[in-house]
Amino acid sequence: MKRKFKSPSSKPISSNVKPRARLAANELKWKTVNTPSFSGIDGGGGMMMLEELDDVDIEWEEGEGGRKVARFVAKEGKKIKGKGKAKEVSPDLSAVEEAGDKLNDNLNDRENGHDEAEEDDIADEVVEEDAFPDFAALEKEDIDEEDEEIHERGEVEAEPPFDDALLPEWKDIKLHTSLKKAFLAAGYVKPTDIQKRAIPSGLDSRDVIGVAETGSGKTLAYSLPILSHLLRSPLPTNSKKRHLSGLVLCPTRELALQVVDHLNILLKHALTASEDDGEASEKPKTAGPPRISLGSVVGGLSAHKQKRILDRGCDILVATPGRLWDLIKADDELASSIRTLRFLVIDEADRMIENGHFAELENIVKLTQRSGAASHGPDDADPVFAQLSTLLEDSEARDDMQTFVFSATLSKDLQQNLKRKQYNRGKGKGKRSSTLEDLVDKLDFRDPKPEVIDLSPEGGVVATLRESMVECIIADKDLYLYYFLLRYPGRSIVFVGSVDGIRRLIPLFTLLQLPIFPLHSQLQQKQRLKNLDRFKSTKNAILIATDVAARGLDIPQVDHVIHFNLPRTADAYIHRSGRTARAKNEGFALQICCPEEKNIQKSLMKNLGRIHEIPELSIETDFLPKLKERIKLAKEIELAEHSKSKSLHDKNWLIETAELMDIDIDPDMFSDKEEEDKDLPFSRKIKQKKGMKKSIDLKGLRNKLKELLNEKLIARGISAKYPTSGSKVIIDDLLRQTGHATLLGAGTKKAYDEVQGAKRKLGQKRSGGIVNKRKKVSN
Ligand SMILES: Nc1ncnc2c1ncn2[C@@H]1O[C@H](COP(=O)(O)OP(=O)(O)OP(=O)(O)O)[C@@H](O)[C@H]1O
Repeated sequence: MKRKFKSPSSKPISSNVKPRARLAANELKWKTVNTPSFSGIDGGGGMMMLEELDDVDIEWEEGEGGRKVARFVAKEGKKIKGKGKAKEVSPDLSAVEEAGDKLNDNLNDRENGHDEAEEDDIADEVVEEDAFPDFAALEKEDIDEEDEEIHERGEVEAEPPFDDALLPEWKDIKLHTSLKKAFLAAGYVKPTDIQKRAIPSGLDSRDVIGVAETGSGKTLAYSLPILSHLLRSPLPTNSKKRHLSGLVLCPTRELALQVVDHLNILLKHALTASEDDGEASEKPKTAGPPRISLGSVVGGLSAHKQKRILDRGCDILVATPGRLWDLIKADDELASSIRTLRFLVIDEADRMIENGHFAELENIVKLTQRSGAASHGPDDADPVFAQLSTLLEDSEARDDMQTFVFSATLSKDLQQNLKRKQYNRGKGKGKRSSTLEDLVDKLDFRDPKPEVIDLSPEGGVVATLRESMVECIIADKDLYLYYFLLRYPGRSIVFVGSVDGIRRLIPLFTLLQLPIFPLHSQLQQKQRLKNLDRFKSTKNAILIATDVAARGLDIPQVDHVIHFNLPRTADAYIHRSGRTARAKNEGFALQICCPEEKNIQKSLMKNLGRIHEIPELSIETDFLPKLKERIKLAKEIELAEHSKSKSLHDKNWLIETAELMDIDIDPDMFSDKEEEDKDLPFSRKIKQKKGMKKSIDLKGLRNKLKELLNEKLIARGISAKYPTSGSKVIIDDLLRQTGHATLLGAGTKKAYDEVQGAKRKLGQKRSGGIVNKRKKVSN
């Protein structure tokens, strides 16, 4: 729970102003703020709701040592409603004082122009220290009198009426009607194929293993039966902590936070009273504790906050295995609630259960296993579970737990590492068990025959995806990537094989003035989320990522996925490519393939069961020399900047070391004026001069690049000066603004439309007509 102060007044109390009566934070009437969802950083940090205050001011008082201390006071002429009357509070206000301090710092920071991220951090910390009542501790008085009736706790709420004629395609799926109302609002007019098959089984208490193409709505396929079950369960009581009903395990932090966001949005629609219900629209049906509460537990964000959410209790927890297991080890109560789950979901299951991929997942899953089951359950002799032995004696896993296992890929063949020689030599063939066998081995399905729904598409990728490739030598990959990004503006995700690769490309493309954002595991989590948000909100943005972004991320309107380095497994290719062409939309995937990757590409296509070769993208080669010039210059600048910052770093290191060792350094060593050494031989003097010139030229290089970037890029046969002449007349395009925005004379077809129908059987010889990109582009 996060509290938001409404228009805080930061004016200090002057000595001649009579202090107003102070109010205790816990006594105030906090109001829930309705927000569409909690996305990004705060949502991930574990914020469950926002609250605000009316008619309350903050006054600042000087505390000990000149510290500013915040006090809540009633606004002039206002009486504070609610259980708390205006009163003098006890001197022990440390939590509020701390919050006040930080709020004060926050205001100062804003004035000093600190950036958004810092404000986020500070806002988080204000919450961190405040002692808020938890849901369990809410008392009757906290609920509006008029809402009291619908908040009768412990009772099953009647389902609101719903006219099935509005959503005939959902008619046969017996979900709670509030959810159907939400589908109307979200525009989900019909269930997707996987939803049509999986939801009824889920509602029917079955275990489900679901495989369906990327972007086909698997999140709702596994979530809706859980939400429906919870909505049909008795309303949460005020007196007891919520019992954890569902656990969703995801492989990446971003995916876990996205699932929480997705469900929160749906619940907001589901639990908002509509005009038909005879209540004002947009008003949540219930005040007080949320009808269903979701929590997230992921690495890289405050474990302390996540622990507080768990202590408060939630209905569904979405987590990454590493952080969850860390918390379980230190919290018997949490371990016990995992042991008695009603629903366990494993999203992206093939990657999650892969041997050695998530050791923590196995431990978590073990807690949900029944002792008598084939898979046995946790053994208190096992050192991993030894410390939980009392818990293991006292509690037994439920017999009615349902397990849902979902992914877009569920085949061992697709996971085969195409680079490892052992597979190429055929070693281990036939010995590997199937993913399904692994699942049955590791999970204690209560259902003797879990429902297996396999809707994976032919060739692995969705029908609305078009694929293409560019073949070039490794040194020209940057050039073709640059060409593609300029030629086909749109939102693009570029997948790179290593973090080092991303670190190399980011400065290059930043110098080339493209809106590019990195995403990889070595970035701080808050930075990862921030970059993702920027990518989502920037036009024609580029996300350059490792496979941490390959699975599950549902970013609207991603036009292109570019495999800058080919992935090592076919499943990675499917998941990466699946970030575009989602929910039946069009999408385009490009492979930039060098000769060294050709074998991998062949195996990749073979493992995907392809019979046709991927068509080559035709390149308008006229533009390449100019683009190459820009790249060359940008690389030079990058190199010069790198060596400059390295020498600065070395100097700093030398100063710090000298200080530590109490040694004096000759100041000439740090002189920027690289004076000519009179004793040097002539040839060395020339070299030294060249070096000096290089460092002075950095500014010149930057200016030169600026000039190049401002220069128009013009196709051959076009005259920018005389647009009505030349072999290609562009005057009409210029007048109607129909031409390409940056490449004068280039076509304006989308990448998706470029590769229509260009199919050739795998293994067939290439005939003329297509530019041979393998040829090195001349300098
Ligand atoms: N019935 C529906 N009608 C229309 N859109 C839907 C429906 N169900 C889900 N969606 C939308 O489809 C998009 C993809 O859904 P989701 O992320 O669940 O796909 P997925 O199958 O889990 O993909 P991936 O395999 O990549 O993880 C989401 O934006 C979601 O809002």
